[in-house]
Amino acid sequence: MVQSESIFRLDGVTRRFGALTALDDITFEAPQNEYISLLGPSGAGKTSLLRVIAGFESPDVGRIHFLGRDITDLPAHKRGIGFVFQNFALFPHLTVFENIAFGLRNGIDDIADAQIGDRVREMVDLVGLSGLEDRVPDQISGGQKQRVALARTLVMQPKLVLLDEPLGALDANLRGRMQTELRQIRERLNVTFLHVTGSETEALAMGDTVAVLDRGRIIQSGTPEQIHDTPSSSDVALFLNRFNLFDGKLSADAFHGPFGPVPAANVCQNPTDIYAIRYDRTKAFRKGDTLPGPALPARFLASEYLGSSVISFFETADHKQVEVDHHLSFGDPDNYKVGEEYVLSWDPRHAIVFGQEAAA
Ligand SMILES: Nc1ncnc2c1ncn2[C@@H]1O[C@H](COP(=O)(O)OP(=O)(O)OP(=O)(O)O)[C@@H](O)[C@H]1O
Repeated sequence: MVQSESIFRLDGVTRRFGALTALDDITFEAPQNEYISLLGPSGAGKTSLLRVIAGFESPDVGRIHFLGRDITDLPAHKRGIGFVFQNFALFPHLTVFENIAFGLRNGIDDIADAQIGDRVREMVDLVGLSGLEDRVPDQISGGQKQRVALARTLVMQPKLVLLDEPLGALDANLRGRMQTELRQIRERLNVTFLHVTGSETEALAMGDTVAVLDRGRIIQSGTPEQIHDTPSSSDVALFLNRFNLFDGKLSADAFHGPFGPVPAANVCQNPTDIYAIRYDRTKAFRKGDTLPGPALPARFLASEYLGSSVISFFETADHKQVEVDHHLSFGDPDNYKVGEEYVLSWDPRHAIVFGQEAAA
């Protein structure tokens, strides 16, 4: 496969607000024609990063390149980068058609009415808004507003679209549907989408590339599989919300945790010693069962059905909550009794051990 060149590149970008460093020396290159998810907790700097790329903010230090050109000093309206706001920011008094046409009518280029009509109709079709052209935003649903916001950006034919929590205002059902649609629309137009989200599920489901932002730094980027299977630090593992994390001490080739010493197979450099085992690798056994690895006694609290899997919550003697994710494709889940003691165990080869003493 030919390696695609980057659509944008950030070189040492730093943005400060007074004493606060919102973006801290970010160097990142984004591939063309991909769906990129930018995942991070609240306050990580996700919106700041989008605003700097869009040109609504200037970096204090560093340069921004877009399609091979340094755009750091170029005003936002000359960058040719699209932005979809979380609250959609539609003009309430304009129809769906005129909201979508707005950028074409008021842009730098003088575009004939007939051509504007053609381009708007093409977008209306693409995002599935046919028949709603004459309504105003108050007369359409949240999902339809989201489509207008997207169409209004895409009609300008940007090569890069920045989407700030685009599904945040939608209910869970619609969010799932729009995830698929956003991916399909992007593929049809061959543009790059940079989608900001605080949801690890959304980031992993949507991104061809996922970049994880924490305290103003990109701490890992890769395919969803790489991020999911091999988080590079305990912080990434924590954001993914798919790992049981245990404090302890890594020494020689063993991790000493609340389950005693366990051989450490996959070891990663990290500022603190933490043992990570995925929810779906953790199993609950009855006392006396043969275990695949360490033994961690825990009391069953409750289960939650999530469609394709059942998550069971257990509590250890030191009041730590541990999750067990049983995928229903592996058969029916066990019926645990609330308050009863079980033994949690896993194959230690599936664990990731983060430690100060690991080789960098
Ligand atoms: N204009 C501003 N003035 C001062 N501080 C700001 C400004 N904009 C952002 N910040 C601060 O910069 C940090 C990063 O903010 P940002 O909005 O980029 O985070 P975020 O990851 O998008 O968060 P969220 O998911 O909650 O929207 C925060 O601590 C925020 O308070």
